[in-house]
Order: sequence, then structure tokens, then C-alpha cells
Amino acid sequence: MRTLKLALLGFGNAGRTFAKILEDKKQEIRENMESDILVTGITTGSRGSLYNPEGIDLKKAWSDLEKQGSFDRNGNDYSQMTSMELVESGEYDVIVEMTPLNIFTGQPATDHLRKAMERGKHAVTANKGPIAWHYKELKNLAEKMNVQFYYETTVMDGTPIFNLKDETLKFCKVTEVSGILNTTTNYVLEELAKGKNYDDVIAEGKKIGFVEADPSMDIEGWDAAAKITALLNVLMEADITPKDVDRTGIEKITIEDIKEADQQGKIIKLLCKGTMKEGKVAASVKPTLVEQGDLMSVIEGTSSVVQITTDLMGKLTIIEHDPDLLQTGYGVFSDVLRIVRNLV
Ligand SMILES: NC(=O)C1=CN([C@@H]2O[C@H](COP(=O)(O)OP(=O)(O)OC[C@H]3O[C@@H](n4cnc5c(N)ncnc54)[C@H](OP(=O)(O)O)[C@@H]3O)[C@@H](O)[C@H]2O)C=CC1
Ligand SMILES: N[C@@H](CC=O)C(=O)O
Repeated sequence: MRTLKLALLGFGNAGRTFAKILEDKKQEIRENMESDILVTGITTGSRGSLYNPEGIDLKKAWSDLEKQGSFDRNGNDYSQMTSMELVESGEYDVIVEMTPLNIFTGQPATDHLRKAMERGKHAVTANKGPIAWHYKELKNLAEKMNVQFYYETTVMDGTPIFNLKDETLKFCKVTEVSGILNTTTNYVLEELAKGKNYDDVIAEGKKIGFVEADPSMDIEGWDAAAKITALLNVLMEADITPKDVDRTGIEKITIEDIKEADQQGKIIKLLCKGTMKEGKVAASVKPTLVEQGDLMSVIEGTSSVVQITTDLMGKLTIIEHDPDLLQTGYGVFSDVLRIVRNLV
């Protein structure tokens, strides 16, 4: 039986859901992959940290957080470790980065991943900042250190996009990527059309768990810009940052705009697009009028869609229907399983 130790940075919506899946599937992983996956460290921004090289009691960790809003300060595993201290000196095999998105720098997530890989640790990130800002450097570092580095959750949760390209679209050259990649704006536009108040809609989205810690990251199109950047960096080796995306958010869209679109038989969607022509990459995020009945118009609620055009396989469309946090947790879980599978 192999033992793989994980250090989790961030234990919010994504982190807790991932931990629950891990706990639920513990026995199946043992039986099918002859592996035990232990979590040896967890850090948060303000709710304390846990550390135990023999494995943390995950059920207690999330129940303490959910019941009392912080880890148990009197518990055996309670620790004062900061994220960087855990990364630099903790005992673990895989760092799992799930801290909030800082879209303007990709930090501190990038430093966490860089430092862990420099120590020869494998890395998984749900945080798209590092992929949007520092993908090439991190990928090169992973190769140099001979470690695995995965980031499936950064775009459309656990929907296999990066895995699909890596595993089943070998030698396909991607020439265009488009889609609806941000849940919050899709949800907000739809709920405003029903006559709901903006603040109530954001509060609902926060409760469900998909709105970023700072909602302007979603509303101003930054999250979508980070996702199209991540897709282009990975699928086309574009080497761009979110600053290179021609970006307009939905902050100026009014209920009148939505009604006017409806009268014309159209609907407003925040569309992302990236193309590669003669070696040049162009990327945009823009509120766009879409004909009702068009494929993009039926992507409702928390659903997302991506279309990938390739030279050998033409255009492929992948829709993620009504995801919730389970699919976010699954994205992280699938990356960790990929590491286990490749180690066997
Ligand atoms: N939720 C979703 O639908 C999806 C989220 N993601 C990405 O996953 C990441 C996490 O999202 P989510 O779980 O929803 O966010 P949350 O805001 O729910 O949780 C963030 C967690 O990170 C902690 N944290 C903040 N700063 C630090 C730090 N410096 N070191 C360690 N922990 C820290 C927070 O602690 P505290 O609460 O104490 O501040 C909290 O535990 C984000 O980058 C997001 O973009 C990706 C796909 C989908
Ligand atoms: N805030 C994001 C969450 C997932 O990446 C979104 O709304 O899509």
C-alpha cells in the first residue's frame, strides 16, 4: 500500500468539498489504486491551521469549521503554521492550492506552487491565477524537477478539458477556443432578467459558493479573462496574461439592456473567445447579443460551455450542466488521482 500525503492551502468551498470526496472515496482508492491518501496539513486565511504528519482527522476539521467558524484551538493538530511555512517545511508529497484568486498577480498562489515544486513536490491548483500569469514558468519548473503539475479545476470545475487535450486529442492543434466560462455573470444576467435585485443575486451566489471572495473579479470579467488566458496558455502555448485580453465585464449592463435584447429575440451572454492566426493570439471577454435558440443562449444558470476548434478533430463542444461545489471538489480530486495513477 502506497501512502500519498497532501498539504491543502485554503479550506473554503473548494477545499472542504474536496476533503469530503476524499473521505467518501477512501476505501475505493485503497481497493482500486492500492493507495492511502492522507492530508497532513491545512492552512486558512483567518481560521487557523492544522498539521499532523500522520494524517489529520478531516471529518473533525470540516465539522469544526462549519460549526464554530474556525479549527479547534485546543485540538491536537492545531498549528500556528502559515501557508508558506507549511509549503517550505511541512511533510507532504502534493501541494493543493485552493486559496482565493488574486487576478492581478496570481499571488500568493504562484509562490506556493513554485516553492513546493522546488522542493520536489507534486502540485495541484484550483486557483487559476498561477495558470493565467505564470503557466510557462511553472510548467518548465515541473519538468525540470520531474514532478506532476495539474490544474483541471481552474476552468469549468472537474469538466475534462486539459485532461481531454492531454490524453485523447494528441497532435491536435487548437486554433480557436470560445465559450461561457464564468458562472457568476451568467447567473446574474439570468436572475436580473427575472426581476431580481443585484445585491440579492450576489448574496444567493455567495451562498451557493461560486462567487469569488471579491465579486468584482467575476462581474468585471476578470475571472473570465483569467480562464480564457489559462485555456490559451495551456492549449495553444500562447504565453499571455489576463492583461492581454480585450475585456469588458457586465457591470454596465442594465435591466433595460436585458429587456431590449429580449424584445429583439436575443439574450446577453458574457462570451469568451481566443484565436490563433499566423502565430498571433487574440483574446476577448465581452457581453454579446446572442440569438435566442442559439447554443450559447441555452447555457443557463450555473452551467458553462467551451468550444474547442482543432485541425484534426474540427470543433468540439463541452457543456457542464448545472454544476455545484461537488464538481469543483471533483476537479481537485481527479487531479490528485491522476498523480496517484502515474506513480503506480
Ligand atoms: N467555488 C468555486 O466554484 C470554484 C473555485 N475555484 C477556485 O478555487 C479557489 C478557492 O475557491 P473557494 O474555495 O470557493 O474560495 P473560498 O473563499 O470559499 O475559500 C478560500 C479559502 O482560502 C483561505 N485562505 C485565504 N488566504 C489564504 C492563505 N494565504 N493561505 C491559506 N489559505 C488562505 C480562506 O480562509 P479564510 O476563510 O480564513 O480567509 C478559505 O479557507 C479560488 O482560487 C477559486 O477561484 C475554481 C473553480 C470553482
Ligand atoms: N467565480 C467563478 C467560480 C469558478 O471558477 C465563476 O463564477 O465562474
